[in-house]
Amino acid sequence: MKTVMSVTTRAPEPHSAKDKDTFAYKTVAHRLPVILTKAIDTTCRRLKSLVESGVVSSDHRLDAEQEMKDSIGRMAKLRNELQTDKPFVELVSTAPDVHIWNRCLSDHMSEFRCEPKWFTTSWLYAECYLYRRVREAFQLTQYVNTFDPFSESKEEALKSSIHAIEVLTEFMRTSFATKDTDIETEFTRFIELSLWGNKCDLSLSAGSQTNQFANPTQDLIQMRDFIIDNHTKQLWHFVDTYRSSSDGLQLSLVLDNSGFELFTDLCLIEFLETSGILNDKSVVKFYVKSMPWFVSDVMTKDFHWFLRYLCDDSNTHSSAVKELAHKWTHNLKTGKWLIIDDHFWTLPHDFSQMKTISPQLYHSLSESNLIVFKGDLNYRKLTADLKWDLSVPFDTSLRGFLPTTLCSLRTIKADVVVGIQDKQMLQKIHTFADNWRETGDYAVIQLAIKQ
Ligand SMILES: O=P(O)(O)OC[C@H]1O[C@](O)(CO)[C@@H](O)[C@@H]1O
Ligand SMILES: [Mn+2]
Repeated sequence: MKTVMSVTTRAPEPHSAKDKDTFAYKTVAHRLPVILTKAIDTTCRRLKSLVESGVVSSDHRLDAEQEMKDSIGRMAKLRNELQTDKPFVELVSTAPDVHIWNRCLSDHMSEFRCEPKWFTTSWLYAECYLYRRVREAFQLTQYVNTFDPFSESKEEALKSSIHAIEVLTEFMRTSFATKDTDIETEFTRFIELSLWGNKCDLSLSAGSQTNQFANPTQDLIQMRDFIIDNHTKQLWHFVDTYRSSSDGLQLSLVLDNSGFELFTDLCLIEFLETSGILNDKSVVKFYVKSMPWFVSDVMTKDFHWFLRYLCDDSNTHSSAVKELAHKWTHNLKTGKWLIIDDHFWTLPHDFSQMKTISPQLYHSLSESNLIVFKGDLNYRKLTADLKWDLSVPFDTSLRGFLPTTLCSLRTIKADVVVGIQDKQMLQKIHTFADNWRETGDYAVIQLAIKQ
């Protein structure tokens, strides 16, 4: 009789700023203080125009100005805590997620017998905690409670990408009208557009604006070699079955960044509708953040602002862009598209903990046939941001999280990468520049199928 040995594989440690040669360290030591300083500067600048920009009525001008100053003080204190590696402290507002955050703190104390600190705890926890504390800086106020210190940069990013948006609109119009390529090739293009749209987040550039496509068809072909694990073919086979089904695909899109990336995501949806993969019975659920997050992540109000801006007749962009934006606004009005926010996305937990922490969200996701996770942070949360070997299968790194079939479209902007099983690719990676995981130049399209 054969004895089967069960090999218990222990999950690796999380990435952390304690490793000085990692992007985690660079981020905590250098990038996060810059992001905080920019948030403080923006808040200082906006302080005097709160009434003019409609944030508060003139009756409350003085109180609101004082509250903005208090919030600036809280962010400056946070920056000092970060730079001097102080222990994390409890959140103090009465928001519904606070007890979960404070439980993380006490769980950490029980497990490690010390408070978490910026340079020794996991990078994922530290970075999420920073954005949660920025939110708290405003949450403790009465008149400027909803102030988003990143909204200006999100809006500027969209305005500065209008030319690229025009180019993509034209690209989409011609590809739908001419049908010069087969449908799988078209699908691949729109998946890749949405993928590379993720290269343009503002947290990577600490809030500076980034470049977009000039010639989509050519650019996409050139960039294909930079996708180091690519499951687009399998993804196509999966979605293609819905073209002939009367039910239509039920799709969840876990969004990442506002602005240009959101535009590329909506172009992908537009393609899925035009090709019949999404039909009249399909509902697309867009999951967004419920607070300002990682500088450029989309919130419900950003999504609406984005559509209002693109619809606005007083802006000079083309009528084709405006028509698209009107159509998309209509999709939201009719309920064909739903925007859903949930505080789980702005907790420090990885996704394997979703079923326990936010069972309703897990259930909502499991009602879809496919979940598309956009971007780097979602990838870090799928894989728990652990120090996995490059060759560990994507499915293994999910550690049981599979509400339904899911895929990740991610440009690589952080240390964790899994699923590289091709030996040649592993060799090739050794020839990449040392900082290849930090630039967003490389990407993965990875799929996990629920049987
Ligand atoms: O918008 P994305 O793709 O999630 O990128 C955010 C990523 O950028 C970073 O700030 C690094 O550049 C990471 O901390 C984070 O994972
Ligand atoms: Mn983001």
